[in-house]
Amino acid sequence: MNHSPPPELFRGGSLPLDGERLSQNAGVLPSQWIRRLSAGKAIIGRPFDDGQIQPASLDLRLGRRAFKLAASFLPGASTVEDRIKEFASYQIDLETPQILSKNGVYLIELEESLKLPDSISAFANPKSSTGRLDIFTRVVTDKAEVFDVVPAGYEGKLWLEVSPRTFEVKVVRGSRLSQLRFHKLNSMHHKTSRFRLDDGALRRLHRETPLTDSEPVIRQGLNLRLNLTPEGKNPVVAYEARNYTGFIDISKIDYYDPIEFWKPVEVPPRGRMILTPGQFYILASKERIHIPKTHAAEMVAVDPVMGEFRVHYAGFFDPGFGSQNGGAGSRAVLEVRTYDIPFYIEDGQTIGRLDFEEMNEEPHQGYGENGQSNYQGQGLKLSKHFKTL
Ligand SMILES: Nc1ccn([C@H]2C[C@H](O)[C@@H](COP(=O)(O)OP(=O)(O)OP(=O)(O)O)O2)c(=O)n1
Repeated sequence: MNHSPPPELFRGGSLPLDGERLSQNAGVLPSQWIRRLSAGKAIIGRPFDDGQIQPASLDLRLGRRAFKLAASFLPGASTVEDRIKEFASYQIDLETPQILSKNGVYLIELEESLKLPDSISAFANPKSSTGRLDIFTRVVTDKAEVFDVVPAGYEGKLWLEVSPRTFEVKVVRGSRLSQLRFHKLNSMHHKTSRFRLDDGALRRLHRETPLTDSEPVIRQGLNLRLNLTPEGKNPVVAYEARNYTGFIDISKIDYYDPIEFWKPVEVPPRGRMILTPGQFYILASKERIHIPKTHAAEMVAVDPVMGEFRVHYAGFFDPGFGSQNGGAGSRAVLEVRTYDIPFYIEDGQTIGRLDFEEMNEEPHQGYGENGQSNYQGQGLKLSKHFKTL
């Protein structure tokens, strides 16, 4: 691995890298800047694979070593490697494909490591396909006190905690389960600042470029409502995961028969259905969403006081998502479960919200512009591993 010093230009954020300037604008870095971070050795590892750089994020690849743990942990004052020596039950070599068992907790080294400039932080989240398979993942850094946040200036390895919750999954070195997005900070920001657009700015953005196909509910972000109304002639409005199935090989796309893994749920009477505690559901938002290329968004759970059912995976929405046919919008997929007690959900009920962030610069290609996206224009859509019904 090459640990050459970071390009000095990043320190004050003003000197040139590869003959260009890192814009003073704070915001999420687009694909072209992720390439430059790699060229400047701020991202270290094997050369990128095809499609690894997305419009505003980098897919992280599993490395060779995986460790089975009895339980999750945060490293606190230690490096992850040191804690593994204490906690790991056994080691697995991902040079050959391996099946991760349901409810097992694994810590896997990632192929990418970082040497971030002081003006750039990063945030991780599971890829959308990972969330749709109910695979719980979180990025862990050395000395971390929280998951998924990489402070500005971080130098070191990245690890991924992985726990498949519904299906066993087959992975191998190079499998991509999570993604990282980079933020350019300015002098006002703390090392781990997040900067979501406030509601006024979001309303202005919607007036300029519609974010939804209907009047948006903007309250601490763009609220998303649940859809239990059929689309066209298809009466299926949700999928409930089956409990006892075969494994999913995550390298297989458009391969598995959905019926073997999911129970389709047809339009319920009076537009309401009951969620069974502990079961995993895929639903869709009522709104069709459009993310302008100037912005990115993240789905977060609505206020915890709303109750105990919630969208389960914080999903990242790329710039350009839903922009097909002049911005017609795509539904968001909602991964939902309830804990402890059965819960009624109703058509139109608020279930999550999208926080918007400005891009530091527009990506050269927005989501789906290379013709390779799996979820552009989607309705209710299982992960890309399943055949479309
Ligand atoms: N709960 C969510 C989270 C995300 N998305 C959408 C918005 C994203 O822009 C798109 C793709 O997200 P990822 O890049 O995380 O997905 P994958 O990498 O799994 O798919 P692809 O291969 O299409 O990039 O999915 C969604 O509909 N519902």
